[in-house]
Amino acid sequence: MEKVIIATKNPGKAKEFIRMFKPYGIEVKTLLDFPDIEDIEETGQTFEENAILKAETVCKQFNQMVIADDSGLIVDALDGRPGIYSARYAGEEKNDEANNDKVLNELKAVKEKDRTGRFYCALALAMPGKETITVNGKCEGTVLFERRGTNGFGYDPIFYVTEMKKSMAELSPEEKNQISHRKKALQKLEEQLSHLFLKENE
Ligand SMILES: O=c1nc[nH]c2c1ncn2[C@H]1C[C@H](O)[C@@H](COP(=O)(O)OP(=O)(O)OP(=O)(O)O)O1
Ligand SMILES: [Mg+2]
Repeated sequence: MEKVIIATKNPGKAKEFIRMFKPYGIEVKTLLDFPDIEDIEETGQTFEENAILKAETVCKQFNQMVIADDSGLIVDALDGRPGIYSARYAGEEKNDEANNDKVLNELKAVKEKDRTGRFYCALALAMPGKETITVNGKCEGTVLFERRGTNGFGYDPIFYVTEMKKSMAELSPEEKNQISHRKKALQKLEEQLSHLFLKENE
């Protein structure tokens, strides 16, 4: 694989993918490099369906290999919400601050032991003339009572990562990329496609 387009307009995701692909010497472009590409309506019922929708739409437009990421926060005490509606949980304008406030408010009366949840990431790889491949990754934790840390994006400040004993927003970009749902999904994709992911200097 020499180059890949990541079908995302989310600058936080874009940064993480660019960093994760560095060791492979694969050229990464995102939709932020192509501002004329129209928003793709996420009409699927699952993360996987939405990832496939985004990857295949952009693959057709560029006739090139495309990865799409559909991800979000699943909170057990909220019956899985915000889930696939994570980006627009507090309204159409996709405001991270308002989304975090809404989750914190809804969990106000919920005790620490019942605040479990996970980040979930579905990746779809669409290739011209080939079957689309999907993989997923999860990162387990709990929802904090208030924001902690300033790194990352989205729900990172309110999500405590059990494995790291820190909030996601307290992790450095390198640390987040070792344990995140996105990294775990990308690892699975790499396992399925090891012939396409050749690390430089190996
Ligand atoms: O690592 C993460 N750390 C914090 N929050 C995260 C993460 N990963 C996903 N999230 C949240 C952000 C957004 O509220 C939603 C993704 O929604 P999602 O539709 O997949 O992405 P998006 O609309 O922001 O950009 P795009 O569709 O162009 O890729 O979940
Ligand atoms: Mg989206």
